Amino acid sequence: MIPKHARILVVDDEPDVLFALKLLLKTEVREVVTEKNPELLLSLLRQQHFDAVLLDMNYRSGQATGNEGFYWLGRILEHDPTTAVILITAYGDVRTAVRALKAGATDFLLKPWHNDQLLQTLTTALQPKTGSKSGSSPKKQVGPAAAIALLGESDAMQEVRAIIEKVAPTEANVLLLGENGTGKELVAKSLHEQSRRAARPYVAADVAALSEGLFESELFGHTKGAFTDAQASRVGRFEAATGGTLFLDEIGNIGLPQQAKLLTALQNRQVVPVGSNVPVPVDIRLLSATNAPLHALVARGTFRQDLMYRLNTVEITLPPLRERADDVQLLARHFAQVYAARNRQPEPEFSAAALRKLREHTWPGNVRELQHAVERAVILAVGPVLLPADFSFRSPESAPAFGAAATVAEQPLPLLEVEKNTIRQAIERHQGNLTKAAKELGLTRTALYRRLDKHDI
Ligand SMILES: Nc1ncnc2c1ncn2[C@@H]1O[C@H](COP(=O)(O)OP(=O)(O)OP(=O)(O)O)[C@@H](O)[C@H]1O
Repeated sequence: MIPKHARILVVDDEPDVLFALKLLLKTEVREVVTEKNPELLLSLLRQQHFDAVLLDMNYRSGQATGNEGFYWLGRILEHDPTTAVILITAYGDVRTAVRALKAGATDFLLKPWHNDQLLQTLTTALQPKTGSKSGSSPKKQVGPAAAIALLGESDAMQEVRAIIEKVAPTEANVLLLGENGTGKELVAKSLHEQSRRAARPYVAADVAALSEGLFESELFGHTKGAFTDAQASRVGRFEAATGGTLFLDEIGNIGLPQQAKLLTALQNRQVVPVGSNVPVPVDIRLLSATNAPLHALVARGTFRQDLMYRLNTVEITLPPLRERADDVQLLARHFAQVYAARNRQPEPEFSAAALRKLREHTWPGNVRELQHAVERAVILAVGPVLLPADFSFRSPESAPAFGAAATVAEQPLPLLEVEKNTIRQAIERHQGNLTKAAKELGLTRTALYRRLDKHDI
């Protein structure tokens, strides 16, 4: 049975699909939220924790590449790698489904689905994970603001944690600086969790993604009829965060007009929704982040100094991963454990050479890049030990030293051909139904997925 307390988000552009899934699931779980616009997915995830997301792969009629689905899958897992994402894809599109599993989806459903099968898939996806060491299994978020632990034993990370501990209980605005993927958003969540506002909302907004027009209505809200598409009034992020924390990400990318509006709101501690002339008082603690060199932007005149002083009562700079190589091993093992548990695989070991390779890489994408590299390795690895060949990086200094083993594996041995044909025929016999094909072949679904990947079926 699906856990009764579960919260499910369904994203699909077909209203009929949304209606049918809502009808089916609303008696099974605590909450079902449906959304037809995938652009709103991240803001929904930031406002509320969802245990699982049912995600359609294609959003534009006539398009069946699934690329949009992959994009959104990546964004969901970036936001919280422990979210169970079940992709909904066109019947028979096995290739896309396998690619989706490799990209981190928990499972997939083929349209049209059988309700029993859908409920079973959700039940499995939401089962507590097993196979990881006790006490350190990946934590599901327990509320909208629950954060994944900020790991790292390097001096730099210990210092960051010490500042967080000191600053979190205060009302100070905090500006988080650092390259992409260094953990700024994770720090923002930790600050909120350790603050006196922890029981109140944590609301995040990626302000760089907001066009100039949207900026005001998104942050300050709007009244019904304020502009053509405003069919109902809407509360802005400031108001939604009342009593809690507002996290503004990519703050360095907003233009001067938006900066002026933000500064006015912060100075007056009130916002005026678009289309209204009645100010709404707001009580928020402001956290913001950027990977831009904000001080240099101020010096250049593209970022207002007075706004920066409002934002950076305390500044925390997250060091790039290449400057804390000591943390690489610890993080790699952590992610291996998380992804092994998610894929219901035993936790792999790392060979000494693989660890050396990870340590020597320069990690331009920082912890996020490491996380994805380990996830890929865990899914695609053939044995219980991760080898250097399981990690391939684009940068020349860490080009994979595959050597002979890979060459042998790539040769189409007759035995491999037999296996490939057998699998292909089983799938054809069952018209793309992998569960049935796996059963006939005497394999688990996961074992079948691995073989599909191995043979590029
Ligand atoms: N110290 C850490 N311990 C555990 N996980 C981490 C750590 N730092 C980052 N991560 C993970 O790496 C991923 C990227 O982190 P996060 O989104 O916080 O980075 P960011 O600096 O906000 O990135 P961006 O600037 O691109 O928005 C997340 O999945 C996060 O959970």
